[in-house]
Amino acid sequence: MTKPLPHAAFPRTRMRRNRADGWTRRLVAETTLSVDDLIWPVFVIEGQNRREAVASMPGVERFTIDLLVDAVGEANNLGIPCVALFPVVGSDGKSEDAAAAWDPENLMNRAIRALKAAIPDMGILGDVALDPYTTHGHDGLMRDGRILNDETVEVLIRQALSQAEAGVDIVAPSDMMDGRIAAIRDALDGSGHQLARICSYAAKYASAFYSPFRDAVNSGGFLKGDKRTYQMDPANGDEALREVALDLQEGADMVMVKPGLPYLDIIRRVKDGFSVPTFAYHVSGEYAMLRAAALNGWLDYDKAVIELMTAFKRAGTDAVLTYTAKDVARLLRG
Ligand SMILES: NCc1[nH]cc(CCC(=O)O)c1CC(=O)O
Ligand SMILES: [Mg+2]
Repeated sequence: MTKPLPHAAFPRTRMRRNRADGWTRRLVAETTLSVDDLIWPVFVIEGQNRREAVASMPGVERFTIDLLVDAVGEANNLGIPCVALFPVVGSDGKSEDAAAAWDPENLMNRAIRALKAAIPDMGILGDVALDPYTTHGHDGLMRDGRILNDETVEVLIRQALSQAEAGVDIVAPSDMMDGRIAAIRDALDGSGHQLARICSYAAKYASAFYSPFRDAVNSGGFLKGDKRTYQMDPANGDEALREVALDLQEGADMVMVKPGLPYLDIIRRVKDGFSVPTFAYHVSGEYAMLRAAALNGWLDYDKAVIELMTAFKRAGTDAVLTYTAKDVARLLRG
């Protein structure tokens, strides 16, 4: 901190001078939000030429692959650099051993191939976790009511490799098992996928804000218990830094904090502590709150969403996964 200059206080100093006109406000703005800061999460369903609304996420739809290609094409035209794919898996794709997770022909891998063929310059981030594929809805394999760590990692490797084979650009393990980043990095490198990036959901909290997502992917009804034995306790901040440090040592190219808004302090600490690409996930429950208030006329969606995204940037986020991405991109175009 610099020392205040003599006589620099009011009335000589008037903070409002720089706010007096639009052009000065633009000159002194510290944070700039751009379309390059957005990742759009999308839900994929089986079938042809169908789209479904998600009741708890007004404005969000699930798409069959053919319509997804169109929707992602629009996002590409808007300048959004990357999409995050989440498959909606029916009961026939769920099992104790989550075997469908690494099936080269599963919905996820077919969607990756279709998108890469149609829109090669769009980045694709693939979620790596078992929750769409397990009968109990957990992100890992379960035995005697416990989520197994090392056995799950073996399966996550296969899932990540199947996505890389399909052409995914970024694999994003969202499962919170220990040691999975190193295991996946070694497997990718050992099979010719040295350029496949890993975005680690490094600090993922056991949050109440995921429930609309679990509706959207139809895993909520299946989930037994909660995820507190692997996802983080919202009370902890230092622990997030340890998680990030480990995932970086293990080879993560980017790290993610999730959810977003209640954890802006974590984003700031991660960015200051490690100076690495740091993403935030503005999750389904945060989106639902915003939409619900806007639909009631209680706040202005357009203004609120720009303020929120700017806050993410100010906190140190390099990119935000947000269901609002297309809206934000359009608003930024003016
Ligand atoms: N691997 C699970 C996963 N991947 C993305 C989300 C939530 C995303 C959102 O709420 O928008 C979750 C939820 C969970 O942990 O149950
Ligand atoms: Mg970890």
